[in-house]
Amino acid sequence: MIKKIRDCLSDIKDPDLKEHYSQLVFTLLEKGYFPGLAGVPVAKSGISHIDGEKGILTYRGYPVQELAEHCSYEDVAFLLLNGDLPLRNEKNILQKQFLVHRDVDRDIAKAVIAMPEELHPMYMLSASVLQLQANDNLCFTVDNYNQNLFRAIRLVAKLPTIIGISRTRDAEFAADKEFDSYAQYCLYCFNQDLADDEEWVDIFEKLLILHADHTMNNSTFSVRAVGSSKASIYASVASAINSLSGPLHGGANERVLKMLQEIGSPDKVESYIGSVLAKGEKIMGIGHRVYKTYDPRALFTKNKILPRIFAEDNPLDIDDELGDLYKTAQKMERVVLDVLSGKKLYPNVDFWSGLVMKALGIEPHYFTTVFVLGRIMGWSAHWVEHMEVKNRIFRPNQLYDGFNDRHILVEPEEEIASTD
Ligand SMILES: CC(=O)SCCNC(=O)CCNC(=O)[C@H](O)C(C)(C)COP(=O)(O)OP(=O)(O)OC[C@H]1O[C@@H](n2cnc3c(N)ncnc32)[C@H](O)[C@@H]1OP(=O)(O)O
Ligand SMILES: O=C([O-])CC(=O)C(=O)O
Repeated sequence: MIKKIRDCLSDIKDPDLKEHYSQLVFTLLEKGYFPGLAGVPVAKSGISHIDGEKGILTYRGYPVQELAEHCSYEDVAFLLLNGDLPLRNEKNILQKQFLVHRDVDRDIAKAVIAMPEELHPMYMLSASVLQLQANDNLCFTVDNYNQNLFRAIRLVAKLPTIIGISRTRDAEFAADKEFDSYAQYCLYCFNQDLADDEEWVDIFEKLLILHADHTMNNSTFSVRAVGSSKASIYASVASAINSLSGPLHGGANERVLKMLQEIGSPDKVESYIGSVLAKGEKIMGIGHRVYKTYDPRALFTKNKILPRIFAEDNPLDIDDELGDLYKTAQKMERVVLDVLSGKKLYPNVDFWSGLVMKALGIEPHYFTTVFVLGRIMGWSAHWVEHMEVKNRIFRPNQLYDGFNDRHILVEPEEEIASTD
């Protein structure tokens, strides 16, 4: 067997792949399992690709920066779902579909309003996505590609509405309003004042595109794992939203802003980082399972989006508090690069995005729902793709380290009777 493994490894020509599989074999032999499934391929997919050493992310072969620079949300959604960028009329149709299908049923709107205001928006959202199933009584019929695509489009369309209703506590918050694009509608759901300003809509749209897909991350894995049981798109996406809420995943964006506020000013950054590291804790917005260099989305946000917001001569209205948070983040980035880049720890997508969302007037506890509006493109594409593959239910194994056989001690009946 060992010889067979050695032969298989020596047959691999690509040196990176060879190193990767050798590492997997080593981990399995050393530990007996794969902690965090690190590096373990669980599916084949043509949707996105990452080169973590070089800091490259592509959607269907296109670099994410080019898509963010030149494309609309509709272009990228079409690309992820269908495999190619749309022709003009295909894009127009998708844009219309997103806007036409945005309304949610009155009962669902009522249910959203009835949820406690203290409920975190991510859990409000996952609970509401499950309710969308009520309008799709064929949801367990998942083998029709066109029907699945249509389901995905309807779901993408309705997410911002749920968020808008939850924020405003008003089912009619966008009634009779016309929108030019999905991104504009989404921004309206968070901030009605900025949604008429093309500059802010463009910034918001770029943020959504940067978040659209990211290979087999924790939430996309959830979509695939739940979907592999042939559960509905609603069940799969609800589980992905729950996964994304975690502080080690998308929930980090909300916490980065809190962290910057807690630090208070650039001169306190070093002592903050020192004390977090001394306690063995993680710095939010830093580190990544796959990137061993600067995350390209974080770089794009830092170099292409934030300067538009914070430029000295910019026409955008930014308050002093936000300007100070930006300076603290800039200092933090410098210190992190100094202290942690040796360990290949760099800012990830969540490090800078909160500053953009704050500038967009979005409340921090809603930050991760913005991430959802981007990532829903990828989740839906993965769900649709998964329904097309020769599926095997996800069912990994475990290393059992519990008790050996134990048995219930049953006392003989006479003894029980005599003690009564
Ligand atoms: C959208 C996204 O999901 S992007 C990620 C968002 N999450 C965050 O920003 C939270 C902070 N970061 C983290 O918790 C991690 O870096 C993760 C979850 C992103 C990746 O985790 P893993 O790949 O499992 O890395 P792991 O936790 O094993 O860390 C490897 C080493 O780097 C250190 N490390 C990793 N992230 C950080 C961090 N943010 N701050 C300080 N040290 C860190 C670990 O302590 C560990 O050090 P050690 O080898 O000396 O023990
Ligand atoms: O890929 C990951 O592990 C986390 C993620 O979703 C992202 O960075 O966008």
